[in-house]
Amino acid sequence: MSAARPDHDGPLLEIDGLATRFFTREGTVRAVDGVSLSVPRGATVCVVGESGCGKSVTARSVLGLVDEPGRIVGGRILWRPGDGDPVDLAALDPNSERMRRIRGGEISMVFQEPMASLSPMHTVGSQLVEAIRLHLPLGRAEAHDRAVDLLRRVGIPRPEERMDAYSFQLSGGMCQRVMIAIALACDPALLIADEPTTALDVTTQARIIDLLRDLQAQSGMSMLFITHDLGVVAEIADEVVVMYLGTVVERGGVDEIFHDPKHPYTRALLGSVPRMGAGSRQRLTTIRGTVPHPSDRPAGCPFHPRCDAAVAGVCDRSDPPDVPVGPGRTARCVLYDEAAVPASGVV
Ligand SMILES: Nc1ncnc2c1ncn2[C@@H]1O[C@H](COP(=O)(O)OP(=O)(O)OP(=O)(O)O)[C@@H](O)[C@H]1O
Repeated sequence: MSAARPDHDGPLLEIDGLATRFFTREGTVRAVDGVSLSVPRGATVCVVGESGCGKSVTARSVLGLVDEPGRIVGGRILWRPGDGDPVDLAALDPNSERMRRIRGGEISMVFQEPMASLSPMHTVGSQLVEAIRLHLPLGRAEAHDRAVDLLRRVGIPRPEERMDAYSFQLSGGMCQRVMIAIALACDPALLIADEPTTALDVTTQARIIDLLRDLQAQSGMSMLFITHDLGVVAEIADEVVVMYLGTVVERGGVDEIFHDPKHPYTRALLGSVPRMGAGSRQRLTTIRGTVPHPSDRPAGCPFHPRCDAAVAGVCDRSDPPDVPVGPGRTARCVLYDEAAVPASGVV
C-alpha cells in the first residue's frame, strides 16, 4: 500500500444535489432528495440518521450500485473535482468500463453483511487474488503474495493458511477483515463503508473500527462512513453529515456537531444516546413518532411533524433553506434563517 497521497486542494468527492428515486408499482420513492456533501482528501465523513433516511442509497449511488427499480434522476457526483479531468459518476453508465475501473479500483465499498458478500464456493484467497488481478496487472504469484500481505495488514493471524479457508470457516469479524482486505486490494483513494460493524458483536466492532482507523492513517485514504451509531461517529469522524428523509439536514465538523448541534433533528438524535461520564441519572429522550416513508413525505420541512421547535405556518408550508451556521457548517432549518420571520405557535 502506498504512503499518504499528496494533499491537493479541494475535495476528493463532491456530491451536489443528488436525487435517486425508486419507481415502484406503489409509486415513486424519493429515497435521496437533493443531497449535497463532500469528502475531503484523507478525511472521514460519517453519514448518520435513522433507518430509511437514504444513507445507503446515497452511498450506492456513488458507485452506480442502485438496485432496480431505482435510478439517479438528478444532481452530480464529481470524482476528483479539483483535478484536471473530473468524472461525474452520476452521469456514467453503471456498467461502463470507466465505472468498473473506478469501482473497486479508486473507490471501494464494504457492506454490512460480510458473510453474504463473500462467496461460500471459493476460498477467501482466490476471491482476494481475483479482486487484485481485476485491477492490477499482476501475475498469479505476485497477486498471491499481495493477498497474503493484505490479510496480514487487516490483522488475520496465519494469513498463508487462511488463504485456503472458506468464509463459513471464519467468524463474522474475520470475514469482515477479509472484506476490508478485498476493498483495499487496489489501494483505493476512497473507502465507502456502509454499516460495516452493525452485524458484529461489540468487541469485534471496536476492533474493526480501530483497524479502519489504522489503515487510513497508513494509506491516507478518505472514508465515507455510513452508520446510525453515534458512538462510532464520535470515534472516527472528522466531519458529520446528518440525513433525514432523503435530505441533509445538518453538516459540520464532528466536535461542533456533538457539542453544539443546531438542527432540532441532530439535537434529538444526540439526546437519545447515553453519554460517557454523564452519570447514571442522565435523561435520555426519544424522538417522538417515526420516520415517514419517502413516498409519504410531509409538506414543508420533512422533520416538522416530529419537531418540538416547529413553527406553525412556516415549517409545514415551505422547504427550509440550507443556512450557513459557521465555517463549513450548514443547517437546513428556518430557525437560523434571518430572512424568515417565524410566526408564533408550534405546529
Ligand atoms: N430496491 C428498493 N426499492 C424500493 N425502495 C427502496 C429500495 N431500496 C431502498 N429503498 C427505499 O429508499 C429509502 C432509503 O433507504 P436506505 O437503505 O438508503 O436507508 P438507510 O438510511 O440506509 O437505512 P438503514 O440504516 O436501515 O440501512 C427507504 O425508504 C427504502 O425503503
